[in-house]
Amino acid sequence: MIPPDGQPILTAAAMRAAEQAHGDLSALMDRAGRAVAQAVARLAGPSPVLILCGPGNNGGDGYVAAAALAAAGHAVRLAAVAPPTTDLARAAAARWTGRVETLANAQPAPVLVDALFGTGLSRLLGHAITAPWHRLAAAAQLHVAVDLPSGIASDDGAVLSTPPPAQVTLALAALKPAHLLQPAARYAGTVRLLDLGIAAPSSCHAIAAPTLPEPGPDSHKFTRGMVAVVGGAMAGAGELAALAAMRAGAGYVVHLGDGQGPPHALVRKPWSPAALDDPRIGAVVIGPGLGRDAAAHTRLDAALATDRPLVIDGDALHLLDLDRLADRQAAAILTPHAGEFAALFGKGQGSKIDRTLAAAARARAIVVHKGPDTVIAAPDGRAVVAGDADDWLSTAGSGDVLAGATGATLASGVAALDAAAAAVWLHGRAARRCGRSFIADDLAAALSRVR
Ligand SMILES: NC(=O)C1=CN([C@@H]2O[C@H](COP(=O)(O)OP(=O)(O)OC[C@H]3O[C@@H](n4cnc5c(N)ncnc54)[C@H](O)[C@@H]3O)[C@@H](O)[C@H]2O)[C@@H](O)CC1
Ligand SMILES: Nc1ncnc2c1ncn2[C@@H]1O[C@H](COP(=O)(O)OP(=O)(O)O)[C@@H](O)[C@H]1O
Ligand SMILES: [K+]
Repeated sequence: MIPPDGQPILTAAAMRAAEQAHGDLSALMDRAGRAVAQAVARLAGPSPVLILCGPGNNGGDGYVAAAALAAAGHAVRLAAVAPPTTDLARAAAARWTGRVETLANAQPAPVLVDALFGTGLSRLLGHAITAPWHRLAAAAQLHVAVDLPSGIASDDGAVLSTPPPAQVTLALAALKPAHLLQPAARYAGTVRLLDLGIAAPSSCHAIAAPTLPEPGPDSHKFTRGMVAVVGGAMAGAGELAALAAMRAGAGYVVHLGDGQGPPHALVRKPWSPAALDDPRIGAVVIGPGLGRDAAAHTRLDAALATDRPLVIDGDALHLLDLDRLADRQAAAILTPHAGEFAALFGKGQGSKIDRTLAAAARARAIVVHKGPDTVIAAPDGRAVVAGDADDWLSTAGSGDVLAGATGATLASGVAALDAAAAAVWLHGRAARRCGRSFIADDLAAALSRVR
């Protein structure tokens, strides 16, 4: 059971192609079912197990798992919604020599395994399936989903039929977008990958702990990375970003705008376009608290005119002309939440991953599409997905903190996509350290401990 960090994410079609390329599908189902049985046995201990099987290959995995558990002496029962409809699933079902119960009449067990539908779900589940399944799940102590919680769309994370939440989802061979994207991901519980020994190539991966430069004996404040935060109408937001940049590891942070008070380590200068010409600046952060008036326009113009790497957030995203980015050589990272994303790029098509990739290609910049799931995409087609966010991050200023942290990672000299992903990771971890009902100031402070 492998944690999802850094693992490839495949659409249903890409997963099928990977299976076909592997060749022996029946051996693959055998490996999948046995791996599920092993994982369930570890999770269940001696508790009796009830496996629910669907008509396709997800159900096939369920039959193999049931047979393997029974062979190992584990108390296991099986209920099916319909007879198997694929050759693979029929062969798998033939290996289960026990009774096949109907879903409607099945009695609960402490451990319930959902092998109803996986990547092949194509429509709503009928009441004849959902009603008994919810009844059995409510009576179970542990609910484990095979590959995906049934009822959700693998590629975009849409919920077609609301499943009873699983505590654990065992992803087969690779992660699927729905393991990380909302609204589906909330039904998956803890996601663990089962390695089936097949190559699962993808340009899209789950987020992982970053490797960031550490200071050494030759370091000084400017080698650590210098960040300039452009202030604006709401000084507090810019200051929060500046604080986050310091806490995320920048060696020198300057806030260009009004404002005073602690922290004393923050260098404060009045706004002037010339201040951005300092060649030591590794990243300019613009947007938090910028405002949307003429002065804000002027400041964004000046930032876009520099040759410095940029983090563009908040109000600056509302003022931004995307075509201005095309002429720039230095990296740019855009950090829109859902509303800012829609205003900049429109509704778009496909999953949040597809839409963010299209936006990155359009902007020729890294796009960090924030929310309870965050997709980070590059114009070259690579993407990183952070699921499992702490919902307490839904607090004013948490986006300002992310923008500042992104400034620090970008100024540290790592490549822009890695810098963006590193900041999202630090931000997410910092939130976990803060407990409940934290405020953005706490979040910024916690970045030091995570870093
Ligand atoms: N990824 C891998 O490497 C492997 C995948 N396998 C399994 O294969 C699964 C995919 O199998 P399938 O493509 O057969 O798809 P599923 O088993 O997910 O479901 C497809 C079947 O369900 C029916 N169906 C779809 N939606 C329905 C609905 N709303 N109500 C009633 N019936 C519905 C379809 O007509 C079809 O018969 C994966 O999720 C995984 O569990 C494993 O067997 C082998 C290894
Ligand atoms: N459940 C959630 N709802 C809203 N934001 C969330 C949630 N979980 C995590 N987040 C994160 O919180 C941050 C909110 O950013 P943003 O909306 O820009 O806030 P602000 O503008 O107040 O600074 C983003 O990094 C987002 O990914
Ligand atoms: K399932």
